Amino acid sequence: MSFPVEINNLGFRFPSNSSDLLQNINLKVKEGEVLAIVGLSGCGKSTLCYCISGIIPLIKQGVMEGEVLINGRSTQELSLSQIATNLGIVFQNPETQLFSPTVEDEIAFGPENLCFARDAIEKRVDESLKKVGMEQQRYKNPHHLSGGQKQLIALASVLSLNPKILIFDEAMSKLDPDGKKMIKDLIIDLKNEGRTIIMVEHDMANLNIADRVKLLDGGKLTDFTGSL
Ligand SMILES: Nc1ncnc2c1ncn2[C@@H]1O[C@H](COP(=O)(O)OP(=O)(O)OP(=O)(O)O)[C@@H](O)[C@H]1O
Repeated sequence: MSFPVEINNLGFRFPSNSSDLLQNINLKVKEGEVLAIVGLSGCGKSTLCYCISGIIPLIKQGVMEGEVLINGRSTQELSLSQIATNLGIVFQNPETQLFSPTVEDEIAFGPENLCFARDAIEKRVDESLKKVGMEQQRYKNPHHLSGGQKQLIALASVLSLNPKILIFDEAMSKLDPDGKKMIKDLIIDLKNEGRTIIMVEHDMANLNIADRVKLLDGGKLTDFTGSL
């Protein structure tokens, strides 16, 4: 049986570091599962997200051991655009993924890059903006929006590619309580559509939507027992 996400004996070390940040990590995430990852600041949660999404080793350098399989295929044999049609990641800091002059252009960028037809792009932009409640911001410059709105636009730009796997790296951190509730409801909707969600969270109040919670500590991934 192939899993949407499967990690086998993953280890990782940044070139400038002498010790491994991630050590012998094994994980299988099922279709339609919401898996949360918790851990203290700096323990390597974002780095693990980079490994799952192929950013490591395709963009960020380091010594990687083991393998990450997306729908049964190793990230090392896929291109980033092949990964992007299956897996979307919303980064902790939305600034790093916003670069277009308008919100509309930002959300259209992914489908445009994959050469979708104009009307299909338009439909994806409409639907994605609606899902995150940002229709009013369509013609604004994303860089002029609040931190929470930027997170929502970054999420909409990921949703526009309709990925079956989504990674949320503390993607609710800049949102107000209403925004957090909207994203939690959206994650539940995405799960009910059969999508696989991996969410890195520091806010314990957001863990109630997870089917399973894992703790990253000392480079290892273990079952979370309720305290950090
Ligand atoms: N390019 C890099 N080169 C060397 N060390 C790095 C690099 N990027 C991150 N690190 C270090 O790796 C460690 C893990 O970083 P990472 O961002 O993955 O942790 P995190 O658990 O997501 O932290 P937080 O909860 O604060 O976001 C940190 O000590 C960080 O300083």
